[in-house]
Amino acid sequence: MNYHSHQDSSVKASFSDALLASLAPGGGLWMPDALPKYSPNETARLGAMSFADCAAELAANFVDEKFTAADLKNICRDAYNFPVPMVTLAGETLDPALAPDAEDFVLELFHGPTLAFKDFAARFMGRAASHIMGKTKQRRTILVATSGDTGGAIGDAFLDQEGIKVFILFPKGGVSKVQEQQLTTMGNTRSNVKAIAVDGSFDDCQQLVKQAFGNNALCEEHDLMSANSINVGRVIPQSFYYFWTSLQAKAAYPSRPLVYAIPSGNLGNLTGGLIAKQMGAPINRFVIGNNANDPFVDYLSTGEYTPRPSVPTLSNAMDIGRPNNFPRILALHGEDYTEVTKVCWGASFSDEETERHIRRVHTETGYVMCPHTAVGHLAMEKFAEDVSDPFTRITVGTAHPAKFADSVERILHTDIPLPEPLAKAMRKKKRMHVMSPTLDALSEYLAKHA
Ligand SMILES: N[C@@H](CCOP(=O)(O)O)C(=O)O
Repeated sequence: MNYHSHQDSSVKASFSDALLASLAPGGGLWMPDALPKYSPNETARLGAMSFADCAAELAANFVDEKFTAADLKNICRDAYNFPVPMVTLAGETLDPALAPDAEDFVLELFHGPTLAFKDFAARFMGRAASHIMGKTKQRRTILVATSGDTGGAIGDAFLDQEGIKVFILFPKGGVSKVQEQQLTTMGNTRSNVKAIAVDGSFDDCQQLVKQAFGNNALCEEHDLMSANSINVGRVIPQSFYYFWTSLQAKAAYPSRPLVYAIPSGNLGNLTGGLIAKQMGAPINRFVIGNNANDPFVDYLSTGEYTPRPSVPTLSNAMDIGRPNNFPRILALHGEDYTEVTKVCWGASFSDEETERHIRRVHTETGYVMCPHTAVGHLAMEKFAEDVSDPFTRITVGTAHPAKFADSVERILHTDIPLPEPLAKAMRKKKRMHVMSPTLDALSEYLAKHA
């Protein structure tokens, strides 16, 4: 598979080069030249595999000759050593024998080490990068902007990796207490992962990373690499779980259409889903949930795309005013608004509505949702209002509620026990550099620490 820049299809790269370069020359996003298309027979074979083995088979379509099938199997089996459950709010698993009428599932993508869906892509990317760099003594400096979850997953995936330094840029005061603790306590004082609290919003962090990539001297001096979803090596693995879980859901409830609801910010997760659908995953529609930062939902209803400064909300990981993957979504649909709306439907929700939903779901079922998952679930409920026939609903559970314990405990008036990885992070001393959102400040810091 080769990749081309979304700005100029004559600018090409292999998977390995696209992953390490992160952005195409001129700042374009790498796009796969063509997507593989699986027939129903082939999808049935993939659906019968474990998630890790299915991911390895899918990955084989996207890489280059540096990877053998055995390499990919090892990478995926090592990366995906945690469950990928789909459960009803009452706790039933996806099993038509046990729950014949169940329609409403949460796909819990938060059972990896940092308790967010980002682990799926970060762990594949970390292992793939290490495989590409091999024993070549290459070095890379990763810059990753985070509104809460990506930074932790990337830090964890690249922790102690030879030749790699990771700088996590997060908005000071703009992530949850638990997320901040997680981001600022990776490894020890000599760790290759460092946290930078930027005096600004997530958009400022993302802008700073892009400015750094636009600066040739800085790129060359530090061998910069991005681990955000602007990197195609982050987006491709985000298609694997849509592909595999849709096959499980369809096998369980074959006669019903299948709809996924995705709480969305930078739109990398949706891009993964759209890629899976174009590869033949049996998904009928995507429902997009936004918080008050809703340029994509606005685009879906008006056809006008207007990025804007982000505002802080309860679902902070989605506080993004200029979603990075918008151009990829357009490119996947021939730059045609009507084609996008055939596949995507969206709605946005205020913090009050999100809080009320978390409370209602908990009172009615006992299920505790993180604020992001709640936005996705609200969007799914709204979408369902106009659908009369039964369909299987899968809301993507993006993060464990304990990552937002401060707000979820306040909303539910109940203790949210911290899973051990978070409890461990809470016991550690935070280390971070506080910085103004300027390229000069970043260059100065990199000069000392990269
Ligand atoms: N929501 C993200 C923001 C960065 O998004 P990415 O998918 O481009 O890495 C976060 O939690 O950090």
